[in-house]
Amino acid sequence: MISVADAFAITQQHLLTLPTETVPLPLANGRVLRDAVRADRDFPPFDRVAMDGIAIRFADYAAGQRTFAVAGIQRAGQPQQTLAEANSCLEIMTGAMLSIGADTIVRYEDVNITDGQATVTIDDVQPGQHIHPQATDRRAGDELLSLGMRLGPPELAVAASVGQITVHVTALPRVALISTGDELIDIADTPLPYQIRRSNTYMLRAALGSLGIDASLHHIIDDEAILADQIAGLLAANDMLILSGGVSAGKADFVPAVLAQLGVQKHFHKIEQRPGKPLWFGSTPTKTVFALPGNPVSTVLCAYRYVLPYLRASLGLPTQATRYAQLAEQVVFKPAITYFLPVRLTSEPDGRTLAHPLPGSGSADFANLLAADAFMELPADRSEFGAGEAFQIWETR
Ligand SMILES: Nc1nc2c(c(=O)[nH]1)N[C@H]1C(S)=C(S)[C@@H](COP(=O)(O)OP(=O)(O)OC[C@H]3O[C@@H](n4cnc5c(N)ncnc54)[C@H](O)[C@@H]3O)O[C@H]1N2
Ligand code: MOO
Ligand SMILES: [Mg+2]
Repeated sequence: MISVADAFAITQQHLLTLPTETVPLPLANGRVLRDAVRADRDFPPFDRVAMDGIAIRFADYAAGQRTFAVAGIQRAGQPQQTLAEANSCLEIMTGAMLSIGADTIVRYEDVNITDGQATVTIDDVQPGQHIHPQATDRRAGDELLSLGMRLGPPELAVAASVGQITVHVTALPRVALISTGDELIDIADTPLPYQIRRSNTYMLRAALGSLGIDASLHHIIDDEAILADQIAGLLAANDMLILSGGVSAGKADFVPAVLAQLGVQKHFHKIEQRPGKPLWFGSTPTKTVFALPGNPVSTVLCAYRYVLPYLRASLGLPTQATRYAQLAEQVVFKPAITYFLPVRLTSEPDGRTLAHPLPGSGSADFANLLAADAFMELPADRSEFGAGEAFQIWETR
């Protein structure tokens, strides 16, 4: 058996190599950028009026002028106008290009307009007020979005503003999720007394969905020949297989033997951890297989602790910031293995995040996870963990 840290490191040494693809911008949410995006113009591209009102020359105001003849109206989306005469103004709208000759905006709230004359009613007008000067935010040619960034709402807005009709992103892997087990039936069926409905692959599909991956669902019975035949087909058609069940010590646990028979090289089987001890990980030169223990809490833990970080790294995303929380109460766990404790998180007024233990009744108690927000990783070399001590957490929401 190997440690959690070693197992994690081994998975990260066998990342998928995923090609780049071009996708239309509206379909790029959540995808990972493979080409930097630069500003085609300054941000903002012109001296942008920031308030609806009148545009004046500050020198006129400074000289005591308070009433200005309204020479016209300039709305956003109209070409730039010129403030031709001294002591005149233009009505001007938010988003318009500042008129030539004007340098200051006075809001409508601070002006009375009657009979084509605008009278400023305040005494604290500042030179250049309510103007968002050209290039204050970014300059033409600046790198706005960098390689490896995940495209979310703000990134898509920036990409749209520079005319990026399509973007180059990491292609998503083809992933097959495979439940195994004679006791498992389809969710639409009614179980006999010794049967249960399969649930693990639905959890996995949702977890992978958080990375935009649209994984396919499969089920195979506990028959060595049928497993070999169907896994071979799925291996050929996908970049990655995630199996659930059949990896422990039982008479129907054929998965490791079948994967070996199909030429998938094993990198490890079994980790010093609870839950999820029998996790199996292997690869071929171009494909990856995670065979997760069938107990549902083990499946969830292995997904969040190993599979999702593996996929994030394969997609080219930066490593997620490590998150910590403080134990709300003392926990004792004697075995010399890493204990992943389900916890509910609360955010305290003093800024701390507290982790409230939800041990549940073991690795088959998946209903317990309904109340949990994370697993807390309690290190293998200790057996008592005090209230207030901080440990790493792996969030499941
Ligand atoms: N003698 C030993 N027995 C077991 C050991 C061991 O070391 N020695 N390890 C235990 C641990 S730890 C785990 S975890 C489980 C792992 O079992 P398998 O990966 O072989 O999974 P199965 O035997 O197929 O099923 C276990 C359990 O999980 C349920 N299951 C499986 N798939 C699904 C699914 N898709 N949806 C819902 N539930 C599922 C299945 O019905 C079983 O109850 O082995 C221990 N045993
Ligand atoms: O991994 Mo098993 O979940 O320790 O029961
Ligand atoms: Mg088993």
